[in-house]
Amino acid sequence: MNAVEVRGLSRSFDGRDILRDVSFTVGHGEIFGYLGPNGAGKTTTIRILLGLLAPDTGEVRVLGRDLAADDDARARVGVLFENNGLVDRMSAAGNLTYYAGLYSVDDPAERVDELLALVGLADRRDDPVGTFSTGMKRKLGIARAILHRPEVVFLDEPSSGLDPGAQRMVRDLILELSRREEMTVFLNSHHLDEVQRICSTVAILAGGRIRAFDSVENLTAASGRPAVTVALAGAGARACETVGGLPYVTECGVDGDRLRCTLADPAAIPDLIAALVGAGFRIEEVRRSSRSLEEIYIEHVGRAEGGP
Ligand SMILES: Nc1ncnc2c1ncn2[C@@H]1O[C@H](COP(=O)(O)OP(=O)(O)OP(=O)(O)O)[C@@H](O)[C@H]1O
Repeated sequence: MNAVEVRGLSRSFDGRDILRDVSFTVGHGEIFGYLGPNGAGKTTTIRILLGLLAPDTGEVRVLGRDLAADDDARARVGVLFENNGLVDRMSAAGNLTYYAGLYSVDDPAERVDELLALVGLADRRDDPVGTFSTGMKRKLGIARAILHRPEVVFLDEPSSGLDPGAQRMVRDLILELSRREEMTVFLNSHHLDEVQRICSTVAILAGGRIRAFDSVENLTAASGRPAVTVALAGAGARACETVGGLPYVTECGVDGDRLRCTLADPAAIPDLIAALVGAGFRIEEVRRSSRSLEEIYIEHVGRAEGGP
């Protein structure tokens, strides 16, 4: 059984189809990245999974259950929406203790202390949340979402509005949670770099449909289209003229002193280097490169914008 299952899900608002026959699964213990442009329907999908919104057609399951109809299963799930769900005038510890009561956490005092330490806010435990930075509130929001030790946690844009340092803290925290608490993490995010670093699997939603659903490793693998980046000493403007016509070079581009080639065969890298050296180019560095998740995302979203 998967932690999350979405089958043939469709939902429209005011006659506009937002989700059209969306299907994907998330395995237990995975960190799953749900990607898509603004308004694609990511939050809508989470709301349907949580049982807060009914689908038009299709079926969703979390931990094998329909959360709309199952209070026990709902207690095994955590959620962080963008507003963090915190009360500004209460302290960090006060907020967590309040929610620990709501969730009937067995060991509230210990759990609150443990989580404040985990998110690095133990020394600010008695300060009102209203005095916290955006990043501190987000970390406390994550602590709130996982207080009751959920098996699956939904994090809707956990890094939005955070500076790079705070984004990194949140990223490390998610990895730590997944490792320490063995939680399945469902992450809605626009931060493709973050997703590439921490997610095992992703789905790309655009134009109402799932455009890609695979492991990050498979999606970004260089094996399908092996690519190489060559740093040249001096300008590389003519490099494409030299190697662009070679039979094993399928694509070629130059940006300043960087030459990037996609090859038909990874074994052709030494031939490419020999061709460049033979033509008088001096090479500083050669790196095999896989495609970034951003490139793949742009490709799929661009294609989706071209048609349904
Ligand atoms: N209750 C609602 N009534 C009408 N339209 C809605 C409702 N909820 C969502 N929508 C519309 O559905 C679309 C998808 O919204 P959703 O919030 O799911 O997108 P998203 O992918 O999470 O976007 P973002 O990345 O900007 O947060 C939007 O056009 C939104 O206006």
